[in-house]
Amino acid sequence: MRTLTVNTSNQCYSIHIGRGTYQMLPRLMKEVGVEKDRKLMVITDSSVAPLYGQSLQASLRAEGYQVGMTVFPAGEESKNLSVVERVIGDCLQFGLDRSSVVLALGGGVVGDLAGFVAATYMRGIPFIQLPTTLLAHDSSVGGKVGVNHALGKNYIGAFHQPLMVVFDVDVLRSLPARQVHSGLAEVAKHALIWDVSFVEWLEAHAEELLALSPERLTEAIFRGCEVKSAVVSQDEKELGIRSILNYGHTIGHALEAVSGYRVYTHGEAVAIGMAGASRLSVRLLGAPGELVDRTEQLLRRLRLPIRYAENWPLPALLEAMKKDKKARGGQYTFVLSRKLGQVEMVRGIEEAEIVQTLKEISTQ
Ligand SMILES: O=C(O)C(=O)C[C@@H](O)[C@H](O)[C@H](O)COP(=O)(O)O
Ligand SMILES: [Zn+2]
Repeated sequence: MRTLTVNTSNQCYSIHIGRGTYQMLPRLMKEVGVEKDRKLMVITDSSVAPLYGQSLQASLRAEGYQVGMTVFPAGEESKNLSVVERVIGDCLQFGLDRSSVVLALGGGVVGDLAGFVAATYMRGIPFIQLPTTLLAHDSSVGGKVGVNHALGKNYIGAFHQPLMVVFDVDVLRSLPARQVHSGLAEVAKHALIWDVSFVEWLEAHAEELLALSPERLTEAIFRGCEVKSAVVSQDEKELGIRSILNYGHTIGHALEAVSGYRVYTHGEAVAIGMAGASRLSVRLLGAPGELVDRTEQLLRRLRLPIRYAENWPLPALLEAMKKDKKARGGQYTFVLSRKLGQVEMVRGIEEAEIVQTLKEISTQ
């Protein structure tokens, strides 16, 4: 098992990554002070519950914990306030109090929703992230929790750091290929924004990652979390540098929103967004053309799309980008790259530049 730490101004927590880590959960919980007198609530979805929910609940009960579980329908469509309200109802029914702990067992949607429940239940209780997808190596770290609003992604949320994150790499073996690819997009993002040697490592080991080699996956998650942890430890609430973790997300979130979250996985949308951002970077920041080639080749190698084929209405895409959380005063705001491994936030981008970029990354 490999462990690293996130150090925010008021909380320090560990990320444990390895094989069979769920078996170590009782010991790890003890280490963070979660003793048996504290009630636990597993929050998970309909895909994960039959695979790991019941067994997790049973193993913690066997250790003497009182454990409840609530399950909501799998999918981004569930990431909304009415599901939050229902889940909070289940927590109340089970008798969670302020000393209780939420266990978020699942992918990004579960982590974000369960984290939001933990952030708001009785004004905030602790939670532990148990990510079951590769994508969640990103979303489970850093404390961004929340749900979607009809007008856009993650518009309702909070910063609420977990007590710890426990990643069991064996669990990834049950993931459908498309979910693996989606997670690799966020891994690639961490490399592209921060670390050229990580880009080179991904280029060299793409096939082994796609074949779900546990050692390579552990390394990829560890290195991705290293980047995330370094950034979040400097800027927990996205007042500055943390915005670089949003590379590819201005276009990505817009694509997700206009398509009603039903066409692209988050990672696919972000991959197309990074292809777009690399092109804008060459035009606006004078980044070398190599940036586009390396970015697009890496994403292709990881079986990710770099173009969108559907004819989404341009005004809707532009409107969604104007409402991006990074934007101020309705100015288009993107994270762009000066060179491979180095990015920054750029405000006030001309609409014509974005329209041109969207043309280049659309196959219509
Ligand atoms: O942790 C961050 O900060 C990120 O931006 C990571 C993103 O990959 C993640 O998708 C995040 O949930 C997006 O946040 P948002 O504030 O753009 O909704
Ligand atoms: Zn993301």
